[in-house]
Amino acid sequence: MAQTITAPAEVDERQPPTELFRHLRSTPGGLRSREAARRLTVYGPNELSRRQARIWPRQLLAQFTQPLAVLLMVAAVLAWAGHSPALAVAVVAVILLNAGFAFVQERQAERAVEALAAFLPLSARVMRDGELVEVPGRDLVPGDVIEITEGDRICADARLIDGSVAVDLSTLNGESLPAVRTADTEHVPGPLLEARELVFSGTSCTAGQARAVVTHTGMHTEIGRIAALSQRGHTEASPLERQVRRATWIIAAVAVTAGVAFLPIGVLAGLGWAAAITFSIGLIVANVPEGLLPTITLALAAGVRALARSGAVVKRLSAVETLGSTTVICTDKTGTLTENRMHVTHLWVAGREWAVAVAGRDRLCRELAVAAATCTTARLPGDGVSAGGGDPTELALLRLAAALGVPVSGSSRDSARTVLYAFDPRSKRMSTVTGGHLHVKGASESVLPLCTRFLDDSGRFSALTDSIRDEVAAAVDGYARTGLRVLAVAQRIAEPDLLAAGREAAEKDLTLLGLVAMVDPPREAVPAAVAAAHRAGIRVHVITGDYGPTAAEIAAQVGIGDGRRRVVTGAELEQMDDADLDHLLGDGQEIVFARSSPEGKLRICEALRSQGHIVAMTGDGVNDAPALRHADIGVAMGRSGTDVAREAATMVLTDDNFATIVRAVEAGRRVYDNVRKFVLYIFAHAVPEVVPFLIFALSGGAVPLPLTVLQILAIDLGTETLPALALGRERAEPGLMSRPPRSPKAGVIDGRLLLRAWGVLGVVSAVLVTAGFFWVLWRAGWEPGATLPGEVYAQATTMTFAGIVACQVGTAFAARTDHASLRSVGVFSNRLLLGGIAFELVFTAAVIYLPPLQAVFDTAALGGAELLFLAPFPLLVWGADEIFRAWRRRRGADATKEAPSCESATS
Ligand SMILES: Nc1ncnc2c1ncn2[C@@H]1O[C@H](COP(=O)(O)OP(=O)(O)OP(=O)(O)O)[C@@H](O)[C@H]1O
Repeated sequence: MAQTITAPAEVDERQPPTELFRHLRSTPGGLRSREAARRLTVYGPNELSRRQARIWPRQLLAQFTQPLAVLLMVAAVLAWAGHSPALAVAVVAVILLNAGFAFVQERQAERAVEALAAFLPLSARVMRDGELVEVPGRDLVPGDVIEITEGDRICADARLIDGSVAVDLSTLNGESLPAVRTADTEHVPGPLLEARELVFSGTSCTAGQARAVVTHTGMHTEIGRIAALSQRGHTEASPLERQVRRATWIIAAVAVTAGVAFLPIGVLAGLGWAAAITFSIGLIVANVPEGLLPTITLALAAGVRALARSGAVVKRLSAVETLGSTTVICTDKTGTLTENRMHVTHLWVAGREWAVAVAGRDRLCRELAVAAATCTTARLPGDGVSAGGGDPTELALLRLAAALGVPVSGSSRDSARTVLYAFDPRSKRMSTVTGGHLHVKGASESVLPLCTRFLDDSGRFSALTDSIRDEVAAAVDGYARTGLRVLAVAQRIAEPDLLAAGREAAEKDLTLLGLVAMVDPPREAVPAAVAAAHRAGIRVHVITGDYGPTAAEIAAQVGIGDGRRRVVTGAELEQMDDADLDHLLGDGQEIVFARSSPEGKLRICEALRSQGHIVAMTGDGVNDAPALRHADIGVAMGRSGTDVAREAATMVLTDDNFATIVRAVEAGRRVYDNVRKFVLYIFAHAVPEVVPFLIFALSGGAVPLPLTVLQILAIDLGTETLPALALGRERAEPGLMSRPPRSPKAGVIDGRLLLRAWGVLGVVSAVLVTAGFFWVLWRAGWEPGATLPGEVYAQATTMTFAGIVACQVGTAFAARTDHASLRSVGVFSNRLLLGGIAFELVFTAAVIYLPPLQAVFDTAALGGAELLFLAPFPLLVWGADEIFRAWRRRRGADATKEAPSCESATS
């Protein structure tokens, strides 16, 4: 009966909980699933709708108002006015095709970024049928009772019904300091956003735990009203795109200048004004690289999609290229280098060590296990939450208790608990009060100083003397040196007045119950990934909350630190001033920062960036958000991380695996390389297109124009496009990850690229093309200045046209590799390119041999001799480029030999 439920927009969220529940027809135990499903159909999914459909016509229209499109329109009008209707039509075709092409590419790029949202679904813990279950955020309905804990992104507007949380409201009010929201608050009139009992969709919980009843979902939420998220998916231009845009403008300016300069030269050389205008327009249209920018955007989008498939979701296109120039990876340990699947191997109680398999026999071990498992919030699978969930350290403790025959059930633990002091990443401990006892568990350096007594082997509480303290510390170090993670567990009687004095007062005078040592093995793929990062000239620092010796052992096991164990603790880092830190990070060593704090993480990140490094930094907690935002690439964990970290990060690893970061760096390098490949390809043909005009102009008209305007357009529009696109999909070159990182300051279009495009590929092509043209003239007995029969002229220009196409085929193969030889990547390994070239050849054959097209393009059929003349062109172009690159590689190798310091810097 949908009509009986108050429409969400009408609910007054500020009424007391009992009335709110009545209005929403819900209870503190939540909704039944069937009712929730019914409400979902009534209210619709809890998401913000975007008015996409209306956007695309505007996007398409925008393609025609781009400055380059306007330039081409002016050219079309001039051509029409200059009585060259064929050219005008061709230019309009260029404009239409380009706009359509750019539009499709932009949409695809946008869709790639939007599709990423599907990889990062928000979920919520909600009471359904009396059980706490995890559901996708879009399935929340008004009346649902949700649980909110530290690190959660809140996905509906709700009123707290118990507990209290700190929330970051910056998405709604721009205020960066978290605000406290609590269930038991009297109604105080004031602005909605400041109501102390309400939480809002789009904000995030930075501390605490609470339950709340959902009042509004989807577009009825505050954020839905503000529609702040409608701007999501907005992508800013990447540095690469900015560079290419700049280059496009420079080239367009050169093309226009060349076109305009041709006008008087053409007239002086004997062309009529109309013909001269036609040619200068042709020159401009041919050389304005209007398709370059959308093609690059598409290459980045393809990179984003490939990354998502391999487990790394990036949120901005520009991240792909930044990844490629990463020089330092700062990784945490637990869950990134290791599997985050912990299990307890040893217990230490009253000076005795127990293997878990036999510890169940001992009463003190059982007590230790129960205390540790009581001080948790996680749940094992099947314990109220079907899939289980929570911190893997805590799951290990719950499994330990079960293994020792003293299982702790999540629901009775939670209902008996009166106080929860959540795990604090600074103090590195957590406490709970249950049944009059305060249980504390955490890092041994954090818990031990709070202990005054310990549980001795007779089960009595004895004074914790210095010698016992030393014994405990030695046990901790012993475990840590083998890579085990150690927790100390302690307890005390929790008197009510003590609790009233707050956490600090409560957590003292503790009795140490013992130590729990757990193993968390390194992930299998990590050592190889670390080695790959090293080969790629990337340094890896570990920044972990864990204990130094444990972290150092794990780092050594995966190959970080090159056999040396350089450990800097959080306390040592705090003592260092900025100069010391710069010195430490500047000497090329890999370092394990142990017991690090979120502030420490941020400081390390800043120091590295100020040294010019491009830093990829991992993090998973709420407190990691500033460091993640500050790093060049903030990397959050998709599985174990908090929503807040995922929100702050640029890249989210869906598999939480360090190896994925290195794969992402590789993908970034590959995309950047491929962009250079098609820029090289597109630039190279400018020389053989322009040189024939120069010959005509410089000869004062004695040599006829070797290429017609429509033939140029046929090259730029018909033959060039598909191979260029295929180059954007080229596989990684061998050695891609053996090169040092590229300097972030290096431009994508640099002198080396221009030398290769224009100086080698372009010049060789121009020489061959011109030779073909003169060869046809020479065979027809032509002499400079003589008038040519139309047929011979048509065949000569066709030869130039076909020559440029043949050289383009060679250029496409040459452009496939930059550092390696073509043989090493496999001559025929890029199927798309082969397809593109096949299309290019069929199109060219049609233009040359089909009479209707001959009429349009002024071409004439080429005979066997001409084709034979053209046949070696691709090989000559490609061969010249291979020789040039081999020479450069040799020179590069000699240079490296002369400068051994460069070698060691990258090794
Ligand atoms: N749930 C917990 N309760 C109590 N103490 C914990 C808990 N989880 C971790 N600790 C203690 O705090 C220390 C730091 O934990 P933290 O989660 O900050 O880092 P980590 O998970 O070990 O490492 P990383 O930063 O590499 O992910 C641990 O070494 C452990 O001693």
